[in-house]
Amino acid sequence: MKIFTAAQIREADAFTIREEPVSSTGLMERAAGKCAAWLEVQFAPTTPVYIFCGKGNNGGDGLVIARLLLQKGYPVRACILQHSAKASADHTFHLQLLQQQYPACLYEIGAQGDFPVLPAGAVIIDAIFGTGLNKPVEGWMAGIIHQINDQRAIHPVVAIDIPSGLLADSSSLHTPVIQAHHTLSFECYKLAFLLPENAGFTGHVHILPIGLHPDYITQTPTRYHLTDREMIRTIYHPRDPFAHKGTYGHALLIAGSYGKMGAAVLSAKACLRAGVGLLSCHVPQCGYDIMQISEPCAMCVTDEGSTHSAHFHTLPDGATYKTIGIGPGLGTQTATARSLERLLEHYQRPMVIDADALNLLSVYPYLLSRLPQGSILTPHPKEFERLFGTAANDFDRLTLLSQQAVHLHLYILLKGRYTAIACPDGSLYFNSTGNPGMATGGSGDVLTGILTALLAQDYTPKAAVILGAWLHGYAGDLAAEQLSQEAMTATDIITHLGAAFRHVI
Ligand SMILES: NC(=O)C1=CN([C@@H]2O[C@H](COP(=O)(O)OP(=O)(O)OC[C@H]3O[C@@H](n4cnc5c(N)ncnc54)[C@H](OP(=O)(O)O)[C@@H]3O)[C@@H](O)[C@H]2O)[C@@H](O)CC1
Ligand SMILES: [K+]
Repeated sequence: MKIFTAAQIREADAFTIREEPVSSTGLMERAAGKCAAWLEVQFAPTTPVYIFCGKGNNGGDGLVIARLLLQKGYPVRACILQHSAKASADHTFHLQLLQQQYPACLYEIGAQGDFPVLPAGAVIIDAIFGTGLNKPVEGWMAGIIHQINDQRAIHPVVAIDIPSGLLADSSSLHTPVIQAHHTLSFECYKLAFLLPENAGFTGHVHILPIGLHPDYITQTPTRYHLTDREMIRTIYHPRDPFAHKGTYGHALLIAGSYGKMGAAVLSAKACLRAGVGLLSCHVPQCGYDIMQISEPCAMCVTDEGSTHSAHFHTLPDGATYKTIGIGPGLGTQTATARSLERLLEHYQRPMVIDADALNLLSVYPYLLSRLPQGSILTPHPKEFERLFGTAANDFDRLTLLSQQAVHLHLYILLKGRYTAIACPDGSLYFNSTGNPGMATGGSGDVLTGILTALLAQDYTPKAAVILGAWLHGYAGDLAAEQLSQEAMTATDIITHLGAAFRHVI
């Protein structure tokens, strides 16, 4: 699914009005109709509905919702916030309709003291500002936003299109924003919804299709995408009926150290469950028995080091190993770093770099530019910060992420609720699967195994990272469904990988 900027959404709006054709007021009627239908399912007709309307088109949506719910018998109060002397044309049109049909429902707010006393059980609809917000909200309008937020413990708050005060494409950090329980957003996600700093504002996001013109949606290029099952299906390729174990590549996993062999085992198991043809694991001597006993499907190569690997540079060459996954439980010894440096002198295929291998790169940053082009880095936010520095807010972090991916010709996957995948071509994909149950030890090791397996099977790095993140998250969702987010472990993600693959097919 494409993620459009506020400016592109305005263009889509204008394009639809011109090409469908539909009148501007008609499109508003359609959008608000979807919201009213959603509200009717959620709330009984006896529910008092307080709709706070700004003077732009978001407020216009609110006025149409008011009329439609009044027609269904809901007790509605439309509170118009007089933040500006002028109103948009569509707002004015729908206000006149409401004035003619239901004049008693209208109520004006021109100061913070005008905030109405809400009856028990009332639902608050936030139609103050939408994608037309052009600066932080200040003064008495900020006061109204705070008053609505003060009510959220007792009254449900539903935001129309976007919580008021939230900018769609840049940071709203430290500014007043509505904290909604639900956001009914038109046609597509806004970038702001996907970033952790805004987690407290949208509540549950419901995307309501309003029939924006399909030609605009398909033809307009965007930098940001949210992965969905349709996209994943176009990436996945089924296996060849004449395949043999050589068809799907021989991968090498360099992982594990004394006390952290579990990370290597989890990675290996995930790699095998994600379809690799052959897997060799390079482990220190202390890990040999552990690996051989835990995973008989993998071959095992031991390092000269007893507790840490430091001699893996001598082994791999591009002819033997299709790809390498390196990092889980590896440790950050200086000798390990030296071995990584020497490995990079001759191994040139895209690799997967995670965990301690990322920590080594942050200590020896000159190695970053020596990584094979197209390699995949999988940092969590702290690892990212150690590698590339801090950012003032999540939008700036996204810019930094993308700049580094382009500059270094790497795929950088930044873990989070919506894992962000930055590509060397400047595009950015947010992963839509996964849940907080996956924020547990070993989850990242599983991802490394999956990505390594997909690279070994000749998926391009871009396809591997998008498909791998999706499968990892989806397997985690299935595990949580069966076991609960609390009880699931990284092992359960591996157990559910098969079902995740079946869901794609
Ligand atoms: N695109 C679609 O598909 C469809 C879109 N639709 C709807 O249209 C919405 C976008 O509407 P919009 O463009 O009229 O902008 P909106 O958010 O109502 O705000 C503009 C008003 O706010 C004011 N204002 C701004 N910032 C301010 C501030 N900080 N503090 C105070 N005032 C501030 C600004 O004042 P001005 O800057 O002009 O003085 C102006 O009065 C969109 O979110 C969706 O709900 C649907 O109806 C149909 C399909
Ligand atoms: K809103």
